[in-house]
Amino acid sequence: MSTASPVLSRQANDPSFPNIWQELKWRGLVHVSTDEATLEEALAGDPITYYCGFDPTAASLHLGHLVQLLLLRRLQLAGHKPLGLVGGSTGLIGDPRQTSERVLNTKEVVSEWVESLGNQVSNYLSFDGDNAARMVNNLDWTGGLSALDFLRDIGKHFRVGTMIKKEIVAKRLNSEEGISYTEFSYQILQGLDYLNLHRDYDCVLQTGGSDQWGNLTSGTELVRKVEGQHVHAIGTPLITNADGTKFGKSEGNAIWLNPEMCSPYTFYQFWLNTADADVADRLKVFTFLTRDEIAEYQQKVETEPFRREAQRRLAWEVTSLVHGEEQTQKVIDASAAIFGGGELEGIDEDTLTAVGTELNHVVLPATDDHSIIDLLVKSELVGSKSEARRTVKDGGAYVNNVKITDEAQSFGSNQALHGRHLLVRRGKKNMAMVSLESEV
Ligand SMILES: N[C@@H](Cc1ccc(O)cc1)C(=O)O
Repeated sequence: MSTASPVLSRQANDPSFPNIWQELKWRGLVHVSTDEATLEEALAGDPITYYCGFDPTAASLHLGHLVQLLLLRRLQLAGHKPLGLVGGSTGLIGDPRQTSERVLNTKEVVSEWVESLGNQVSNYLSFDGDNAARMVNNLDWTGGLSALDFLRDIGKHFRVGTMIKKEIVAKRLNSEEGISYTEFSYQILQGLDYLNLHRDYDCVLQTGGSDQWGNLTSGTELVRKVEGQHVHAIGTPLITNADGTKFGKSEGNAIWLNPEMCSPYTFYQFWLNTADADVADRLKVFTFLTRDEIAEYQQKVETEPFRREAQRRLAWEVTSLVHGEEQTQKVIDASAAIFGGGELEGIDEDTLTAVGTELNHVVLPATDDHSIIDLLVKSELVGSKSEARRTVKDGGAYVNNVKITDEAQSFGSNQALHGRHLLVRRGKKNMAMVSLESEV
């Protein structure tokens, strides 16, 4: 994974807004918050310290987290001081989900993920200057806390009546499965984080998804009770598609930020496929383009939607924020070559595999005697051998973008890209990927 921070090349907030709060509201990033007037005043004034936490529940963060990562950076660009928290302790407990109790991961796995997530979060922040970011791990203040101290010193501040009213807890209590004491306690831990960060860093704002509202207010209430201070929280909206389908998944898979878990090609395609009805909203939330620039793209969606300029800009921006500009350009060049009949030799295997998942993809034994006729038939580009022969004769058969005119020509690993992949094409548009089984 690249160590450069592509996000840091994006400069400053949109100067057309009087302050960052107004910009966040315009971007649609505020679904719910603590008292708006004092929050706006705090954000428009001297630098404040704020935080957002990420739990190690997988080896990588995904698109839902990207909203938070970019929000951290937006507030830092406005001059405020970010704390990126990784949940070394909360990841061991598990934030209750709507559906069911979590299966706990081992401590070893959680600590590995703490490290990988910490690296990912760091990529979105600047560690230089007066408002340099800092990374924290909540295991540092909860790891040594005894059960008795926890119950005596922290538990006393929480009313069970309030705790069971939090939306997700209430839902789970009413479900057949119910909720364990472990997950029920989660909100106390997150509340305790806010209290600690308030004490140690004068942290006065926590951000998170709106599904986190119960946990966010658990912290603001604790700080009010214990320290007598009024601190803030912002809950960002759940991102939804205009047609009601789920955002952030491609064929049922989460779009991960780690390129080993979701190739930059798939990532780029995901954004390119954004519906016209959604594209302006996505530009607001996931890019640093200004209000004027987004208005122009909005206009283009209305007047010349077939050009998909807004989608292409969106895909370029978000992919370069996450994977860097160089990688993004590679992906664009690779698709141009693949779909435009160009040279395929230089394309990396991850990209080819990702392209394969979008095409009809067949796996054949790793022998050297696959005839062009077989390739066309087995990849279902033609319906019969005679149709395959006709295709070759008419000059409509291609392997790796090279026209094949000899119907007796056969293919194997020597002709395959990376020794494994044959891109088979019929005519201009119909493509399939044939991969040879890897030899074991
Ligand atoms: N509960 C948050 C993660 C988190 C953990 C600890 C915190 O202090 C803050 C946030 C989530 O699941 O997304």
